[in-house]
Amino acid sequence: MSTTPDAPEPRSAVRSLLRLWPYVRPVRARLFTAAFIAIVASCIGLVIPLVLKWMVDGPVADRDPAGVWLGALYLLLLGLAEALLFGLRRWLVARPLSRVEAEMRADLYRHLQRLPIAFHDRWPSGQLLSRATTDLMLLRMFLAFPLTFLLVNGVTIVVGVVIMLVQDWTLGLVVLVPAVPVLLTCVVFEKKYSGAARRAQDQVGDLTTVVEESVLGIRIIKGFGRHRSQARAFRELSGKLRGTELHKARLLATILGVIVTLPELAIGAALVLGAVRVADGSLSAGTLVAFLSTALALRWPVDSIGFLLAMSQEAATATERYFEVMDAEPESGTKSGTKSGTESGTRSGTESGTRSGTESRKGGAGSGGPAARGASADGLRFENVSFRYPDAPAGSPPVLDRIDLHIRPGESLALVGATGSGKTTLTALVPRLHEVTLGRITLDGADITGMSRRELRSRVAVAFEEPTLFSASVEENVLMGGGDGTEDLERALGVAQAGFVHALPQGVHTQVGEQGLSLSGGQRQRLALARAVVGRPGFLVLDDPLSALDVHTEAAVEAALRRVLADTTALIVAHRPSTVLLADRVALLSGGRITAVGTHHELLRTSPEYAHLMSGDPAGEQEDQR
Ligand SMILES: Nc1ncnc2c1ncn2[C@@H]1O[C@H](COP(=O)(O)OP(=O)(O)OP(=O)(O)O)[C@@H](O)[C@H]1O
Repeated sequence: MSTTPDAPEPRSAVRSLLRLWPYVRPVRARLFTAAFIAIVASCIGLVIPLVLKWMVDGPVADRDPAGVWLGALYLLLLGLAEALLFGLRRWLVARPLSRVEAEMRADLYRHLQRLPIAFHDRWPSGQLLSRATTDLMLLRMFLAFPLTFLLVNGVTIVVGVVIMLVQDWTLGLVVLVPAVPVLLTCVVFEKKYSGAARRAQDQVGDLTTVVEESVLGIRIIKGFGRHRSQARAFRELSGKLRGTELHKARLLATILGVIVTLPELAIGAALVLGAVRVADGSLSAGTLVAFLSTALALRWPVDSIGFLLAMSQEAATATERYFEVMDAEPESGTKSGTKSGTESGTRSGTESGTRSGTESRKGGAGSGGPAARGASADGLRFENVSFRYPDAPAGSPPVLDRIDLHIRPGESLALVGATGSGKTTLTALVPRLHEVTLGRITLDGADITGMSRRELRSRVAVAFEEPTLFSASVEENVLMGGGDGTEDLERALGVAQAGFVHALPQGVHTQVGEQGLSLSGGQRQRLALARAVVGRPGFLVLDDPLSALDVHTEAAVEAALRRVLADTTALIVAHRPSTVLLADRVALLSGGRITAVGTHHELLRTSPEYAHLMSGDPAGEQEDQR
């Protein structure tokens, strides 16, 4: 079973390949020149039999050594010209085609970055990797070779057949007899091979996914001794791929058998017939030599049709696979209007309390802080927000159901709920990693769907429980969150209690991430937190950011975070009382709804579910609530 989602209806190979035109257009002059040069080179090859005919019927028959030497010189010059022209063709196409491949890869990468999280949730990474590597390599090979040579060989065959018919039309017709069965075989082959090529390329993607998962999950595999089951999964997939490749090889062998055998038989028949006519004196020996040399010169153009068609079919499949990703809708930018079921300005029914208290402790805010926002400050609002994952089964209840929540400017609100209650989903809606299904979210009164992604993401910083670091230096990883220099970097490292980086071999310039120094879970989490706070964001979304820290480090981070949170409107997913205490208020998420809002102590008193969750009593966990 293929794991390629969104596979469209298959289309003809030519229609698929025509989609490459925008990429090929800029290099079309070189490609056409190269094809023209190859046609000239190939036709020069067809002049050689004519020189042979002249030699056999002239200098050889007249026993004229000087004429034979002259003929040999002509042959040498023709051979040299043919070789030089083919070399020139290759030189002409090499550079532009590697540029086409690089541009297609860059476009794919750019597009992948812009595709919504929902797309990445659905597509296995191996399918994307194989499109960016194997498929693009197949396309470059197609543009360099089959595209030109299907044309060159076609022209060469036509010119060669005309030359043979002119030499002797009866022998020419004998050689032409296999044309019809060969053409029919090509049509049948194309149909069958296209299905096999698609299967094989999808299976390469599946195999890439398994290899990638095995490498990323090597600790789990080793820790649980799952080598065998993982190896079995790998063997099964590679066995399937092998089966498909063998099927392709059988199809190719069949077409090659037909394409090679029938013309050879026809040439043999023409040879016998020609020899009889030379003996009769009705045909010159030179004509027979020229005829057979031309027929033999056409062997390669005819024999190559099979694998040129196969490579073209693989390229058509690669094009389809490439555009399946490129056709996926990127994240929408701004929207006019909202999907809201609420009216703008609707206020939450669950919001409670007044602004005093939280606003009183706002100090010198950063660029996006409440002080900078002045009178328009309204904080973060969820208005009647519902959300359902796009791939959720039909009829299943939404993960979030009519959420109304107001986090006032400079306020920090902790979001508490049982495992799977939708906390991460709720936080992901703020930076628009997912789009709300209904309702709207506003920052300082402005609907987030009306902002550009760039603006939204410059105002909202996020840190997730699973801290991802990139293969780059500590400094680069942290400054990815904004900020512009050593001062911001040091401040952020201070807030996140990440002073340990100064003890690394090259300090903040030490490479970390997948290809760098391995850091502990807590160290990674602190760098991710530094990244979230470095740009002094106006809005901060933290998804259980302290879960991997020991109690002492957690207390130190919390003390520093408290200073940051004084300037920031924050939504913090929390599982532990210590994290909850960072916040001014707490909201309880249960059954997809906000069921209670208040201070930690208020909720401890009034909400048994909250009290259970905070007590660490497993009975309080309402796993899989819905
Ligand atoms: N990409 C997805 N597609 C479909 N359903 C999803 C997806 N991600 C999460 N869910 C479902 O949405 C629900 C809420 O998940 P979410 O991760 O938001 O919970 P959570 O409260 O953050 O849990 P935890 O405390 O364990 O991190 C779960 O039932 C989960 O199975």
